[in-house]
Amino acid sequence: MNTIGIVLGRFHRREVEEMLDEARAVAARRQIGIVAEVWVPGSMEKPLAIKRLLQRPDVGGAVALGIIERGETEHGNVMGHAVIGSLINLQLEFMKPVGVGILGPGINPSQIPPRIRPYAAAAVEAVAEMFATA
Ligand SMILES: Nc1c(NC[C@H](O)[C@H](O)[C@H](O)CO)[nH]c(=O)[nH]c1=O
Ligand SMILES: CC(=O)[C@@H](O)COP(=O)(O)O
Repeated sequence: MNTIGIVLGRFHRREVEEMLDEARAVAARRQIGIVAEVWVPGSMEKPLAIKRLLQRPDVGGAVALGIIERGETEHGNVMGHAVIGSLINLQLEFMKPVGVGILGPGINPSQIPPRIRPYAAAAVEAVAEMFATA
């Protein structure tokens, strides 16, 4: 069975718990085992948590779930670029798929609800497809 670890951002805990619910459902449908669910303070901490998971021989891939909201400064945009770039680089470093289910950066509160489940599902589906095409 293919396996994944999921890293979750606590900065938007309630919404990310719903994302996790969707990710669990899609993983079950795609017969992917979830061997770890790791909560971190926010998106800045996701690359390190993902790398720790990818180093594990029992982890075939990973999923990152969270939200980068719109603030008054460019902090979110800078974070989004850095974090997503790091996650892509980790895929290539370990040759293991990483599904990125991070809303934003710069997302407004009204834009979040309709994206919660679709982004979580797409992240797991992407890893499932990358497993299948490996
Ligand atoms: N504003 C958001 C954050 N900020 C927190 C950072 O991710 C990080 O935990 C902090 O800078 C300490 O290192 N995180 C999100 O995931 N989403 C946000 O909108
Ligand atoms: C995405 C964020 O980090 C955000 O909460 C920061 O808000 P601000 O840009 O107003 O400092």
